[in-house]
Amino acid sequence: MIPILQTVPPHLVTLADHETHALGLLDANARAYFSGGAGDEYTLRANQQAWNQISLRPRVLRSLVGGHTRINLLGRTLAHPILLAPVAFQRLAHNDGELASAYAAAMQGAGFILSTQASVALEVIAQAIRDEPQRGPLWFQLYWQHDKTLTQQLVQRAEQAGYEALVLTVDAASSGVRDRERRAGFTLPDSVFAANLAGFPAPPPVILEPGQSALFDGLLRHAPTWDDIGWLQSITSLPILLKGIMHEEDARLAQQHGVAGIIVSNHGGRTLDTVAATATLLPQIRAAVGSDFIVLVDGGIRRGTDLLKAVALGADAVLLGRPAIYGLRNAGAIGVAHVLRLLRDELEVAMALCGCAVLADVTSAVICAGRTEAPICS
Ligand SMILES: Cc1cc2nc3c(=O)[nH]c(=O)nc-3n(C[C@H](O)[C@H](O)[C@H](O)COP(=O)(O)O)c2cc1C
Ligand SMILES: O=C(O)C(=O)c1ccccc1
Repeated sequence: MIPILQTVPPHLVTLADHETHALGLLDANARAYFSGGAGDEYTLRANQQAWNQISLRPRVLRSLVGGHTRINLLGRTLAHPILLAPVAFQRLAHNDGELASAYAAAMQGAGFILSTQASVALEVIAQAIRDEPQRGPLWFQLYWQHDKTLTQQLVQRAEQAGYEALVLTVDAASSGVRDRERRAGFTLPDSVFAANLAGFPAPPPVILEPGQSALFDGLLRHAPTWDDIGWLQSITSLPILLKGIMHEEDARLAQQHGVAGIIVSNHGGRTLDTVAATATLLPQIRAAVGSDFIVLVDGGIRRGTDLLKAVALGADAVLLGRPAIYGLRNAGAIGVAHVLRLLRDELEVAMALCGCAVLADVTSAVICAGRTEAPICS
């Protein structure tokens, strides 16, 4: 089913314009959910600020003819290094929800990562974009379930439906302290639900002994650990990426456990507040794993220059979270496609004006020295 086409208001020419416009359209409930972060939202703000604080050092008079933004990722050639991040419950933003986003990604050659908590079922998404010739990779984001059989069912369904990789999110064993959502009294309307989990049994109630913690002895009892990565690898032939790596030691552990890659992410500032910005964490993590391991990054990417800096700091590609949701609210699939197009076009301009014809030319030489140094926390 092709989603209904809408038009983008002509005054929306940046991702920030999309955000402002969408925030005016979203109801208070959905606005708090999509735009909010954890705690006082320091990390949410820091993600964007950190990209802005990196200065560029362009090179000039280089030949740029034949330049392009193509990359190779997990055996495929992609037109550009942008994937849509897994974002839950997209039908809160637009009735077409993830179907519109996936369709837009396919039209723009962007990768699409469907959340376990999507409001459209994984099979519906895969079927809708399967035959789109330009489409980018389709990956499934996995949230570990309280029962391994259920986790395995999700993995098998994703594999069966044609998803090309699994993205195991490892930074959200517990939900963050989402004060903005709590103030807004956020609830899901009955019409929006986790479609992939329909029919899944609720976790059995936990009877706590005196002195036990509802978090440590309750919820976290079922959280995955490094020991579970081998099991996940044993039940699937899909490549696995770990999303939410923030420390170079964990990056090394991921590599030692034989996963295909990692995503440097702090969940868009939604889980633990005051975590360092991903732009700050990325260089050390890339240095820890060497140049051949897949490292993606997300958080606060709003401009082509942000994307260029991510590549300069060692990312192979980036994930885009909230801006796609704002495009979705503003104009459905067309809005998401517009957001992706704007970012691609800005990346090309940034590359050209830095004297980089291809992404391999985008190295730490294009940014000012000092920004790639280890953060103070190490
Ligand atoms: C409303 C919302 C829902 C999200 N849901 C998920 C999810 O289901 N799974 C996941 O791994 N990450 C989820 N994320 C995190 C994103 O995948 C991504 O890491 C983050 O949004 C990137 O930052 P950005 O929004 O600044 O681009 C969510 C983010 C938002 C804003
Ligand atoms: O909102 C989120 O960021 C998220 O990842 C999530 C986790 C569980 C249920 C729904 C969304």
